Amino acid sequence: MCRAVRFDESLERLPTAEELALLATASLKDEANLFPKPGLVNWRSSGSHTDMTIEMMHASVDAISSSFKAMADAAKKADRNNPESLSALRMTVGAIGRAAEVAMLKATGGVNTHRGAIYAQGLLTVAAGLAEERSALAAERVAALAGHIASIPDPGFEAPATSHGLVVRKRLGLPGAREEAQSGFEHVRLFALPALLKSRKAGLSEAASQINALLALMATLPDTCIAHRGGLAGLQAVQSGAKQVLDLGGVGLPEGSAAYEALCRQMEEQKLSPGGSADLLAATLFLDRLLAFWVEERNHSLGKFMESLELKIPAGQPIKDAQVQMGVVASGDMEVLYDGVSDKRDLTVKITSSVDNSAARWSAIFERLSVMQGLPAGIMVIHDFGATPGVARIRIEQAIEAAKEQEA
Ligand SMILES: CC(C)(COP(=O)(O)OP(=O)(O)OC[C@H]1O[C@@H](n2cnc3c(N)ncnc32)[C@H](O)[C@@H]1O)[C@@H](O)C(=O)NCCC(=O)NCCS
Ligand SMILES: Nc1ncnc2c1ncn2[C@@H]1O[C@H](COP(=O)(O)OP(=O)(O)OP(=O)(O)O)[C@@H](O)[C@H]1O
Repeated sequence: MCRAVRFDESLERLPTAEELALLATASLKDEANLFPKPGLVNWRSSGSHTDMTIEMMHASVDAISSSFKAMADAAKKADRNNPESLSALRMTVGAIGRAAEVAMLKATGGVNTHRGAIYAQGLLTVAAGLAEERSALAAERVAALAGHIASIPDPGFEAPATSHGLVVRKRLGLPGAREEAQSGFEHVRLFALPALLKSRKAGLSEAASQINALLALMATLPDTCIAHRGGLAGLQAVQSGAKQVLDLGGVGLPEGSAAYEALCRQMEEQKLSPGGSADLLAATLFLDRLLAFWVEERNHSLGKFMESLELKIPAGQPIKDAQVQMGVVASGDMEVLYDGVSDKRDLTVKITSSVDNSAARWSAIFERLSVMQGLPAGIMVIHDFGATPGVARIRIEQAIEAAKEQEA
């Protein structure tokens, strides 16, 4: 993927508070949607969670998005070179973070869908609101600044009587979300972001690149969500399982992919879920999007204002048990994911596009495909980065063909 760094920083503007909140919420939704994921909620299954669904994850993100905007607004009014201003900011965002937790619990009927994510993403949003750098090094600096803010005492914080993280710390002496934040998100900087960028550079799909970044976190992070359910033995098994997949070349290679599928199955059987790693994957995607904001070419081609659309099209039988991915996330191209899971007779198409006002264009493409060859029921997810209608049609047809081959 092309990453040209613009050197005349004065020409570039900084993201607004609204844009930062959009980047934060888009990163959380991307993390939730990513599949297959071990034990985590995704758009195909609820993994090892009996009390969460993908719809609940999305509702939760929508409920907390205004909190990210409020945090970024507060950061933009603060002076990063003035310790008193930073202490006041720490108190303000602590209060906003706690209010976000209340909003999350209200939206989910009491389920903790994003506690760790509110904390990590909140701190990073605040740091990005304070940051003035626009260069390729900015992600590092934003993470370090977030670590600094996390280390400032918050007098408004009342420690809960207990939490999963506190139980794990007491029983096993492991660090958790706070220590990770205070380190300047070192697992994100040292492992996840490099894994994401390296996978993309090797030509892997966006989904595969994100999975490799998740694995880089799972292999190294003391994830208190895993340790709470599985103890030290569970955590060690997950870490070595993730490391094994990476040693086999990650999900970009057949052996790595097979080992990943086995790890996903094993974690679901053991009811383990890497919630902390998932939060940090979203944090990684947020920093990556910030990088993209500052990089002119990607800024133009991928766009900050990705349009989201959903179409429902009458369809035939689903292509049972098929699960395919076609195309690449690159300028002029698009990625299509098809999943044959459905008990209905329609195809749900979820499109994220860098092209504005594209609803009519997509409706026309799908109408034509429906008339010409019929469409299978199921779910189709499209990440479009300016593909022409011709390329779009080919990718969709390829995905359907590949799904039929899987079924056969
Ligand atoms: C620090 C938080 C996450 C509480 O942590 P604690 O470990 O006590 O609680 P709990 O187990 O409920 O949640 C921790 C969550 O962090 C994530 N996590 C787990 N392990 C890790 C890890 N090693 N690194 C990063 N995140 C992790 C998981 O999603 C987990 O669910 C947070 O709720 C908090 O203190 N909020 C106060 C409000 C605040 O200050 N906000 C400011 C910025 S928004
Ligand atoms: N896709 C995801 N699926 C599940 N959890 C996620 C996902 N993304 C992030 N998380 C994080 O995982 C955390 C789940 O935390 P929690 O410690 O309550 O785990 P739990 O194992 O579901 O709890 P319980 O054992 O009570 O069901 C959330 O705070 C959230 O930030």
